[in-house]
Amino acid sequence: MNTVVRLEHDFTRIVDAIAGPGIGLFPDFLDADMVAALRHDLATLPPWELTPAGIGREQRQQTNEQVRTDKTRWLDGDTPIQRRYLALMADLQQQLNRQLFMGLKDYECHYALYQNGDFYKKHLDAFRGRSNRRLTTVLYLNEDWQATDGGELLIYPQRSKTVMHRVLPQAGTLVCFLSEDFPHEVLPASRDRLSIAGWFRIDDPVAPASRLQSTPVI
Ligand SMILES: O=C(O)CCC(=O)C(=O)O
Ligand SMILES: [Fe+2]
Repeated sequence: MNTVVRLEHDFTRIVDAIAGPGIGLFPDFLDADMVAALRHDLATLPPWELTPAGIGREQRQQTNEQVRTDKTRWLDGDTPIQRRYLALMADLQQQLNRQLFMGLKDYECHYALYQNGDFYKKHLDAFRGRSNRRLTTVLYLNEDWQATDGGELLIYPQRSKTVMHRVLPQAGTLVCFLSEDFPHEVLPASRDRLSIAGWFRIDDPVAPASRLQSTPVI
């Protein structure tokens, strides 16, 4: 008799990072096959489905080319690999809720394409009490990314101009941070830069982040 064993992704390091500094960088979070399938899924989208990204409040989005110039497309689970990625993030959501009581209700994410010279100026993904975005994830899909290609994600502490992390958008790397706490920006690249940016959301946008607890569930 065949027994189907479902290998659980190990989210321990992510849970510990969010409970601790509130941010973590995870090279090789995703295996090469899955990254390649996601990259192919994005690369084969009809070009008109990638549209100039919005800024501002979730509901009243505007485009502003002075702030960001990338193009995006929401993942809606219309291909098997999108469903696999969304299922993985649903597992992560469950772990974060079980262990940190974060009260995350759902996850939304989009493919993003930054072409030669595209950028996203320094910003926060959420403002305290004004957004239900609680936790940001960014997964990179770029093979053989070199430092000379540019396109780094720069992450800053809240009240400082000193760069805290400088992340190359290499295939399989995941970045995860509390959306209200870390200003960040995307520098221009000299080649296409592909990623999936996503946000775990809570129901109640006025719930204080201090509700976060780090008591593990036994
Ligand atoms: O692609 C990245 O490195 C970050 C993207 C980002 O900051 C965003 O979409 O809000
Ligand atoms: Fe962002």
